[in-house]
Amino acid sequence: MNIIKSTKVLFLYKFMQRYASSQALATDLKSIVGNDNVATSTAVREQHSHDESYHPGHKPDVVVFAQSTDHVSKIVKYCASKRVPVIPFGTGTGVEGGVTAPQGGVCLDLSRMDKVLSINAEDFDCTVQAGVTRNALNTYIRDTGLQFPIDPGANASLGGMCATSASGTMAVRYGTMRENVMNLEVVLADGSIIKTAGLKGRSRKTSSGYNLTNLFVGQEGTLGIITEATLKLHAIPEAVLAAVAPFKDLQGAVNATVAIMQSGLPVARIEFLDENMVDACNRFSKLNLDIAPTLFLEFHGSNSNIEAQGQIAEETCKSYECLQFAFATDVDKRAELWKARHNAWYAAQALKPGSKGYSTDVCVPISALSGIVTFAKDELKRLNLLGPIVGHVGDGNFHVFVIVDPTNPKEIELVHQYSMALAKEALRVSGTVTGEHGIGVGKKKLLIDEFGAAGINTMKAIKQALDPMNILNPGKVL
Ligand SMILES: Cc1cc2c(cc1C)N(C[C@H](O)[C@H](O)[C@H](O)COP(=O)(O)OP(=O)(O)OC[C@H]1O[C@@H](n3cnc4c(N)ncnc43)[C@H](O)[C@@H]1O)c1[nH]c(=O)[nH]c(=O)c1N2
Ligand SMILES: O=C(O)C(=O)Cc1ccccc1
Ligand SMILES: [Mn+2]
Repeated sequence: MNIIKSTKVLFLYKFMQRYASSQALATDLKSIVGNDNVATSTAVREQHSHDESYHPGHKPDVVVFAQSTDHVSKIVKYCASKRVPVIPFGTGTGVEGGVTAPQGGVCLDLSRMDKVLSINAEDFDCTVQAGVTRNALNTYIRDTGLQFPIDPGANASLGGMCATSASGTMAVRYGTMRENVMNLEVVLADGSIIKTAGLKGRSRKTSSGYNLTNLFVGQEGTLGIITEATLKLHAIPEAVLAAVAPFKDLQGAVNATVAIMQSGLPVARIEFLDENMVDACNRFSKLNLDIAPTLFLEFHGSNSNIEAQGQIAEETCKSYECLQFAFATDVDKRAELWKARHNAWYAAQALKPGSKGYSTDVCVPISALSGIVTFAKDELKRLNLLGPIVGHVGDGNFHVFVIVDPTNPKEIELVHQYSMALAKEALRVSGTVTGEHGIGVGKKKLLIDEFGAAGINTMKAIKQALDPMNILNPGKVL
């Protein structure tokens, strides 16, 4: 009885202590960025405690909404002086638990830094603040005839997309964030501000010094806070043609993809959906597709060459026994198709109400794709798991959306084993454990398998040099 009482008292004491220090933290932060930019309510902290994944959330002590690079610099400097963790937050659509605050601290929300700073249409580039979302940028530049084509299904912030090295359905044609970021403004762990490609740099190529830009792309907020990004833009194509091709079997669809890629056809999108995924999309997005392993394709070109591109793809798919090859030229039909594809994650989760999706994200050399997709499917069957498959297969990247009951620890453990086995198979065939989602909290062990001790130690040395007190998104990546 006494033990229970004293445990309760201790808990209450710890709670009061934390509460008091959170209040003091909030007061100090308000004096730096103003009352309106600091939130301590449970609702706001809860909203910032998790991303879109199954990873358990942890609330930060305080949420700060930065309005400027100067705010970010001052906040980080203050947090460094108090050794308080700083966790950057874009739109919270990540899927590897990157925004959780397992050690508490300050969640630095960049969504109010939402200005497009410059558009250089003649140079095909732009500079934006980190909180601008990809849809907002595309709306802003619509009249210039240019687009920013990197499209994770969610309307993510461009800072978050830089931080995770995001890609999506169009990376096969336009590259990932790594190829499309020209320069970054970054606030370091001591509050200092750098430009990763020179103070004004936006040249198409450079041999100048170390490649700091690509050090900060994919660092998931562990090395610095991205406050501005200079990005490449691309011409909106004169002509667009989409197509849907269901196949007799999975191997046919994957082998057709490999053949299309090896032929050098500049396909703009080539997405694979297995029969379970097509079924889920039909239900969720009210489509009426044949339930079969299917490719969604898109071609970008001129009025004079678009049909030829489609025809080559059609012939290739037919030689791999596709059941039909239906073109979609109509703008609305195409939009419906890609909206359904972008909602695949929600469609998969809707198959079992109350379930959560467990994400996998392996990427392999294209020649290894067919083998590993078969492996993924066979293992699902062996373990009796439901896992629709979807993939940016032109890049050798695919996801198994394993559907789990989040309250069933046995099922979670089984899925975890499945995901580990799939990632290890990807490494065996010279691939990577994450093509586009990042390491976050869930794939830290796999990162060691991917890089080995010497590789990880190099990363740790970089982290130590740039963030010696480990205040930037602690517990993530390494
Ligand atoms: C339905 C759906 C569909 C997809 C995806 C999600 C969902 C919900 N994603 C994943 C996600 O959209 C992608 O990881 C985004 O880049 C995350 O951007 P947020 O702004 O939401 O970052 P979010 O706020 O989730 O943060 C992600 C990580 O980056 C850090 N971070 C955020 N902003 C930062 C900044 N300014 N400076 C430093 N660090 C920062 C965070 O600390 C965290 O570690 C995805 N992804 C993909 O690549 N391809 C895809 O196809 C899809 N598809
Ligand atoms: O649909 C996709 O291509 C994604 O990347 C979304 C996603 C979301 C969560 C886990 C795996 C994939
Ligand atoms: Mn994806």
